[in-house]
Amino acid sequence: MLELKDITFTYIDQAVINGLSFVAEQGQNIAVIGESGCGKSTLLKLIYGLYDLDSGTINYNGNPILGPKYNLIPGEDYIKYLAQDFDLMPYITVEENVGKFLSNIYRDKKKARVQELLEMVEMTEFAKVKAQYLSGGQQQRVALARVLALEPQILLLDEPFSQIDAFRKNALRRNVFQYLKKKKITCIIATHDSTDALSFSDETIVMQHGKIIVKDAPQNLYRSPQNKYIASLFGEVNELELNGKLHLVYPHQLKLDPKGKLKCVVQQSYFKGGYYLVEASSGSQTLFFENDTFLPSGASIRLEFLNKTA
Ligand SMILES: Nc1ncnc2c1ncn2[C@@H]1O[C@H](COP(=O)(O)OP(=O)(O)OP(=O)(O)O)[C@@H](O)[C@H]1O
Repeated sequence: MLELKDITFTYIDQAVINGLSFVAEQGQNIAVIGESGCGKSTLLKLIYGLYDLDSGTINYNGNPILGPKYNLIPGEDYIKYLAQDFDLMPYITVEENVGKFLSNIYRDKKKARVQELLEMVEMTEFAKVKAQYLSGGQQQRVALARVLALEPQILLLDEPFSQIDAFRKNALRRNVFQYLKKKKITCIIATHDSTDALSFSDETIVMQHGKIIVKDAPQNLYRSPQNKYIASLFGEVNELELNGKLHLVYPHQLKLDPKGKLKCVVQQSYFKGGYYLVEASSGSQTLFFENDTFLPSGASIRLEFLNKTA
């Protein structure tokens, strides 16, 4: 069990992490989401032991994780951290990078392990290519394979799929998260991509100003967001006053209906593949809703609120 108790950390003068506590059980996948600069990367670095805490404690199975003041070489063997800058060795090949931390004693075993990891990240054909000749997304995939090579007990991922093309991203995510579950590796993933949180996390932490404002199952966070900040991390959201009460309403919860209560004028229709995201104005309010077909700008319409979240 990974346990953070009331941790505080300051880079220069202002606390970036501000009295933060949470527990991750072994094998849990926890997504950390929140606006840019709220402290997600710093949190991962603190868990890895890259900095000394101002106060509070981080323990893994009862043992403290300590910063550079107490640990000459930061980072514990059982934790791997994938930073946003990948940290690959440019002049050695993809397979050498992936196998860098694996022992050379059992060469066949090492070869098989590297092969398995390259298959998982779909980089087998680049095995002999030097890392310096890879694209950003390819480097990211190799870096992912490398942090998995030694089967850490805790994996800290900072935006691990940010440079991967949409074509590969979904398959890669499924491969990686299934692998982590199978091996019971605890994963903390800092992300801006709501799919990482919604589809793959057991629990999602929402951060703001260096604090956790909520930690819950992603289904609960999405269906009953406490405020607009939380809801908007999952995409577009409308604030709608109905019967004197303010509701947070996702675009798919508003439907075109000639008898609907909300009178609107269409501003823009954005093609989204399977549907259009339509921007409309209702008095001084801007609303977004989903519609199967294109609606021309200036069209007068009516919308009805569907009280369902899924
Ligand atoms: N090395 C540093 N020295 C001083 N301040 C820093 C340093 N690294 C980060 N900060 C500041 O700490 C705050 C939190 O940064 P952090 O990178 O943890 O945020 P984040 O939530 O991961 O952001 P993003 O989503 O943009 O990656 C920011 O205000 C940032 O400017």
